Amino acid sequence: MDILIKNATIITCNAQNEVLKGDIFIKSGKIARIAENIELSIYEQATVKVIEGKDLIAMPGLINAHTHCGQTILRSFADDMPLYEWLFEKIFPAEEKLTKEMIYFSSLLGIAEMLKSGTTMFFDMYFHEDMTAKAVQQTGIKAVLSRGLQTDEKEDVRLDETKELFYNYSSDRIKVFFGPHSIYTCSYNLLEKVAQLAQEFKTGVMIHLSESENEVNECYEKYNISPVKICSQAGLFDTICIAAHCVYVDDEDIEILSEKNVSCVYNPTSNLKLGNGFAPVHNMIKSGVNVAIGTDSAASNNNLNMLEEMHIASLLEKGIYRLPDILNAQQILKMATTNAAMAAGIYNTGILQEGFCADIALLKTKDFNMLPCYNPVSNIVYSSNPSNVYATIVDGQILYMDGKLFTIDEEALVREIKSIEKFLKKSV
Ligand SMILES: CSC[C@H]1O[C@@H](n2cnc3c(O)ncnc32)[C@H](O)[C@@H]1O
Ligand SMILES: [Zn+2]
Repeated sequence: MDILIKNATIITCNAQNEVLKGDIFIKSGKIARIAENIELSIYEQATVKVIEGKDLIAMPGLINAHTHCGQTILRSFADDMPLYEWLFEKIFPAEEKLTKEMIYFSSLLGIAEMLKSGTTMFFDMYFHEDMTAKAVQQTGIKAVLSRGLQTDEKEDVRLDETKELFYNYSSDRIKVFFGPHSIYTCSYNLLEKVAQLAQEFKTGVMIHLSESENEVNECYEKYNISPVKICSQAGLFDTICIAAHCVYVDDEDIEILSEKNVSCVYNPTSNLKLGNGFAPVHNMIKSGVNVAIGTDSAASNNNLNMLEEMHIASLLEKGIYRLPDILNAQQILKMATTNAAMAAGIYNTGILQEGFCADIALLKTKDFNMLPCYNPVSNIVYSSNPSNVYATIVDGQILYMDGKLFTIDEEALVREIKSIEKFLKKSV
């Protein structure tokens, strides 16, 4: 269905950071026109859905540049411990119990939360990733998906699953990347193999990189160089590369990330919650590194709310550097939209511009926490929450509007999640 959004406040996130007041005409999934007082033909008046936008902000849909959607079922399963204890003693053992069906419903749960908080695309790394892909197809959200890769007896099985994911699910709305988990769970040979395969498949890679001090110290002990240099030497930076975290990176590492056009994903809440500290995002941006924002999983955040993540992302860096003017609201919003799209080599979304995909979040401006509004971008980054989201639109399809999801049976999903929770409480 084509849509005409009338009289909205339009945050474009374009190069000029334009904020307009006017109409957005969406035709066949694309932004056909942005102008004042768009008139519909008689035929269009009968077929186009009109949304009165005088009390709405239209902005590019948010892009969660790093998460593990299938892990949403482990929200609050393991908290208040450091990364390695969390991962090796709690999460990995629990994940052994997760079935394909559980990952499917867990993915639906994560997607439901993301749609309700204005997210239109997410970048993901997990296992049974075909189940996440199935949930993405069913719900209409967009995703860059990867099957997490590690070095063990199932290394080749995971690589084959990645290729199957690539052949079976690649589409306009789904891109498939290779997903080496990290340099501490992947051998150097596997990293090299993944770099070659990514080139062969003409796709990208995503990896957890320099997330913890442990990771970096162990890397120096094993290889005598940093995780960033290991990835560079293995060839991972010779294709599109999305590096999640980049917390413990030094100036030489940052120079390499910039020179090799590696995109970093800043996951402030996860980095703080797991006690890993904070990424030197301000320094990376100054050095020309493209930085996006991610929530990581609901098991290390514990939500998938990109509105909150933007707020924390900005305040943390301001506080750490004691520079209140860095990572300003407009910059943060671009990190959570167009920067993320570019990180994945996607250039037709992330900006509200004619010809771009109609991936749009509509936020209410008359809620108390959004009043008054001297600066709509500030209100989005520093004041908004998911209750302000009126609608989430992907490729011109309304997936969520006025409290209702159109592609997910919420009551059935809650029943399934409660049943899985009951099983896991007994068996893990
Ligand atoms: C092999 S699939 C992906 C794998 O990554 C795990 N994971 C989730 N969050 C993090 C994190 O912050 N650092 C490292 N690994 C993480 C997840 O549990 C899966 O096992
Ligand atoms: Zn992660």
